[in-house]
Amino acid sequence: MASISSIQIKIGVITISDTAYKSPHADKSGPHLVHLVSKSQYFHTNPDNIFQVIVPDETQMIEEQLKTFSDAFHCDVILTTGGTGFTPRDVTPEATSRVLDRRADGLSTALLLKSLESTPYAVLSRGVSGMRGQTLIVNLPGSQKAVDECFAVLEPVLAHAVKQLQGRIVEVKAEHVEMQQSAHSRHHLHHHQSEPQQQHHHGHHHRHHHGHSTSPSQQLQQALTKSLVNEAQIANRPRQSPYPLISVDEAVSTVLDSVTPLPAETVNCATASVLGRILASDVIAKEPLPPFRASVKDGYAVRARDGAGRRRVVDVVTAGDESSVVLQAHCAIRVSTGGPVPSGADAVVQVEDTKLIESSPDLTKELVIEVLKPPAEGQDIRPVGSDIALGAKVLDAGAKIGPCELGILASIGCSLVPVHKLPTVGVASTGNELMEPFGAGLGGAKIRDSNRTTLLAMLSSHGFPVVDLGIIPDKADCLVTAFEKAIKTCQVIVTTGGVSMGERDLVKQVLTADFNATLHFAQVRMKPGKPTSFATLSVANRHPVLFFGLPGNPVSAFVTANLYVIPACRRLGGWSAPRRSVINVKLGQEIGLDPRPEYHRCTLQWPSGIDADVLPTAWSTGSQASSRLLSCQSASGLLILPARSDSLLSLPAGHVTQCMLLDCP
Ligand SMILES: Nc1nc2c(c(=O)[nH]1)N[C@H]1C(S)=C(S)[C@@H](COP(=O)(O)OP(=O)(O)OC[C@H]3O[C@@H](n4cnc5c(N)ncnc54)[C@H](O)[C@@H]3O)O[C@H]1N2
Ligand code: MOO
Ligand SMILES: [Mg+2]
Repeated sequence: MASISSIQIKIGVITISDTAYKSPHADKSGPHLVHLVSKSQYFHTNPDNIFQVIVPDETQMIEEQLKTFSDAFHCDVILTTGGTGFTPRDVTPEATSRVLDRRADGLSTALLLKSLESTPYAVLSRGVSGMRGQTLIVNLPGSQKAVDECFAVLEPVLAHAVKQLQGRIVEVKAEHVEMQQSAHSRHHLHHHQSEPQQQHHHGHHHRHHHGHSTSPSQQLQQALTKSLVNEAQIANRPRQSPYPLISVDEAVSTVLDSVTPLPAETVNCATASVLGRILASDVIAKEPLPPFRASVKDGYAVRARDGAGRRRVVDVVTAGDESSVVLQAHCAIRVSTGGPVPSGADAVVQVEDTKLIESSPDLTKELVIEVLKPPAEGQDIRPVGSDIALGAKVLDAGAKIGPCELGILASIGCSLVPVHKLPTVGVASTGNELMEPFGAGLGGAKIRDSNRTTLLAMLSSHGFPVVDLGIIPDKADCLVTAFEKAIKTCQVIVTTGGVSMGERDLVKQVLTADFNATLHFAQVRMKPGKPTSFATLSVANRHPVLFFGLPGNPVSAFVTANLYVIPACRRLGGWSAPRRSVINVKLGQEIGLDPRPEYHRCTLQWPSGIDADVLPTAWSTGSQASSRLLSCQSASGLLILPARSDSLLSLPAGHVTQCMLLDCP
């Protein structure tokens, strides 16, 4: 049977053993598990998505490692090997139980039953299984043989379990059906695969066999980088924000001033990736258009100097044809719009300005026509290069490639163009309270992470490649680890949450203390979005990495992404005027003002008549609480409202004010 799932699984393998921790080469089961995982025919694991470490039989360290793989690395599955027996040091099941949200005892029972087939001592294995967030954790025994047997039981169900955990309902349902249908063949495969000799090795490379080459402390180091931030000393935090409160204009200018366009790359005009890109240099026509003298009308090619009067029709050229006949005096050649004008002719007379004098008896040929009006020289002929001259500049550097620009490039056969590279934008949500949005039900003080979904969609819809950086716990080490990884692939990193005055708001501290980033601002006079933070990180031989720490409130994240992130990404992509468009609108209703200048979500009613002086009318989307994402639903603009003052508490209906447009550039 072929692979039943194309799912990519991210796996953490933890060897739990005092012995292996002291002498990594003694660890056989960990590397063996990595090998089994990487060659699975049931699911795919990119070598970069297999993480392996060794920890000693210490409850605390086991717990920390499980949390790291689950919460910071977002592993789909964590497999542990070792520490499940009866000796006093065997604490794997206890440590695991402490991090699990939900148990999956069926899995451990199945493993036990399988192991019992080989040895009655299997009954002494105490391994547990269950879920932490969206990570499945399974304890396997320590011996390589037991690992083999247990993995054979797990392997066929892992992909399915992961999909259920991720809430991928449609795929899960389809697989239930497929599983029932193919139960027999899978049973066969599983026996086949459980043989210890790996004859079926597919030559996949897998990394993270750290056990052989690196020390255990280095392995732990790779799992989680320690932050320099002293997050425990909460009493030490400032009680007032130490950052100056700047205006939105100043903040936008600061962002744009610190960004220069990315270098150019050549893209193929035949691919969709060219649309919306900004040309990095002028485009010069290497072909003229039209490439031949083309007729503008359906009619007859003639010599103008023959004047009005009768002409013998000597040939015919329709579009796409060529005539080898050179037009002689008092002759005509029938031509079509867009077809070449034969040599010897210097004018085209449209069919409406002629009269048929004589045709062949079967009507298949026109023999003689009469030109009713004397033609002018050059009449209804598009000279070579009259639309686009050879060597002319057709598009300027800085032009955005839209449908017509692409058509212009097509019309001159320009297949490769230099455009500014696009920034890859990584989006992470920070917060211990966050759960994956589309997964299992809520519990405790958890909420679903909506910001990541909104921002990834927004950035993609603006044409930027995005990387989902997942949910990062409010823990300095986790932030450091996640940012280190993100910096490798992203030019822009956007986080939400953790930028205000809370004791777990650590984003700015991590950026400055651990990355030595330049924090340009961390407070803006605006509602929503006051704690918006912007930093740049210098990276050797690369464009600086931009870091936007957006506030966690969903509306604040949406508004500030529109104000700061989109323009910054556009400038990186080569836009010369990257700001969102602002127009005047008329308020449809009275709107109360906030103590801070407000970006008030509104719908716009566009004038339908022909009166050019009428402005669009703006209507509030209702309660503007920063947590109420419904206020952004159907919003096509942000009213830019002044701060409330004693003399100005609200703006009346009919008042003209500025509005930043959200659904156009
Ligand atoms: N003492 C002060 N407290 C707060 C201030 C202040 O000036 N002094 N500012 C307030 C303002 S304004 C905002 S905005 C928020 C911003 O807070 P953070 O950026 O630190 O964000 P969090 O505290 O992590 O979360 C705030 C809020 O948003 C919810 N949230 C967070 N992430 C998500 C997500 N991915 N999806 C959905 N909802 C999310 C979170 O649960 C909180 O309710 O701070 C005020 N406090
Ligand atoms: O600025 Mo916060 O964004 O009001 O809610
Ligand atoms: Mg906060």
